[in-house]
Amino acid sequence: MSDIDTSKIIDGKAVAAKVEAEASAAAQKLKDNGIIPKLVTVLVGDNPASQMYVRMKHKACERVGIAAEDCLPPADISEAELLDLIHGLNEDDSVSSILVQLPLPAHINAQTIMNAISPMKDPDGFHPFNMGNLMINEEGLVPCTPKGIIRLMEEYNVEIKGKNAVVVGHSNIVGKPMAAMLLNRDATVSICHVFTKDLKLYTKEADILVVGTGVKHLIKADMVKDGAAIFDAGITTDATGTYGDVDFENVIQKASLITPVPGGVGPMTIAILMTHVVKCAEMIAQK
Ligand SMILES: NC(=O)C1=CN([C@@H]2O[C@H](COP(=O)(O)OP(=O)(O)OC[C@H]3O[C@@H](n4cnc5c(N)ncnc54)[C@H](OP(=O)(O)O)[C@@H]3O)[C@@H](O)[C@H]2O)C=CC1
Ligand SMILES: Nc1nc(=O)c2c([nH]1)NC[C@@H]1CN(c3ccc(C(=O)N[C@@H](CCC(=O)O)C(=O)O)cc3)C=[N+]21
Repeated sequence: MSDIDTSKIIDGKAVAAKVEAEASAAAQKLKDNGIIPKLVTVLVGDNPASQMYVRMKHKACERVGIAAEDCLPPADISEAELLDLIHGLNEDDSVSSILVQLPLPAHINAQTIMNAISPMKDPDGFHPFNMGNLMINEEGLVPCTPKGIIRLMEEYNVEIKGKNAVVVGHSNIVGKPMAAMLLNRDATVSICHVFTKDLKLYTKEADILVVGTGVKHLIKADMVKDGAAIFDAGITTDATGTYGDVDFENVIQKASLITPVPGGVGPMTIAILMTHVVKCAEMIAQK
């Protein structure tokens, strides 16, 4: 580890703390006007990883000064019952934001559930209305992980306009909205995925490389361009530790900037979520 240039490592925790402080100030303004921002998390079943993530979100609410409530339906709740629960939360004026933790059990169609959340109470930005606005460069409530990555780029003065940006992974929550945000900022964007024939051909050309696949150490040093800025959303936890999609120790030698895992993109996702809960409460207040 001694030959690692730590000045290249993006401090996601520090930027997340700054974003949370901004959310906290905005939440305080609302509270001064008698409006209490409140996030309701819906966690179906008892998946331990999901429980951990939801706990992290509740702790962030506490730090920021946002009310948080847990809704814990059992794993065998039917899709219709879950829809009823969401409709109830949509109607409840004390609830500013609804977050249904993913993944959902196989018998429930996740997109059907996302579509049921009021777009004004959608801090994840997964509703088609919010996704559609992102596509036409009207970024309102947008997915938190890619927005957090954009904020990191801003904080570390990574120029986007005119750059070659490569996004690996095209999920609705990471890769696809990431590509749209980079395109909105005038990068030349390539999107790679499991059927990309020669991944290295693309990643080698990337001035900005964003990876979100869940494949441990998919990106090796010989796949990246000298001086690239690299953002790793992937998280794999196994018996030996927590890893990103990027072979960090080797890739950092070539990168100009790189996010670590943990401590990079992850904390930003939660910090941006906090700003979105406040934004939802502001929108409801203006209604
Ligand atoms: N840091 C954070 O805040 C967050 C982290 N995550 C993490 O990010 C990772 C991705 O999550 P998510 O987007 O939900 O996952 P999905 O499984 O929905 O998507 C993974 C994407 O990666 C692509 N992919 C898989 N294997 C390869 C490969 N060998 N080469 C190229 N592309 C590949 C898939 O392509 P295809 O669809 O064609 O198979 C798919 O587009 C996970 O590790 C997850 O834990 C997720 C959300 C937030
Ligand atoms: N409706 C919904 N919205 C989500 O935003 C959502 C979801 N479902 N399902 C699961 C994924 C995953 N996700 C993460 C959030 C924070 C960290 C995070 O803070 N990670 C820390 C700790 C990592 C660790 O130690 O395991 C870090 O990277 O430093 C990671 C992953 C949000 N997701």
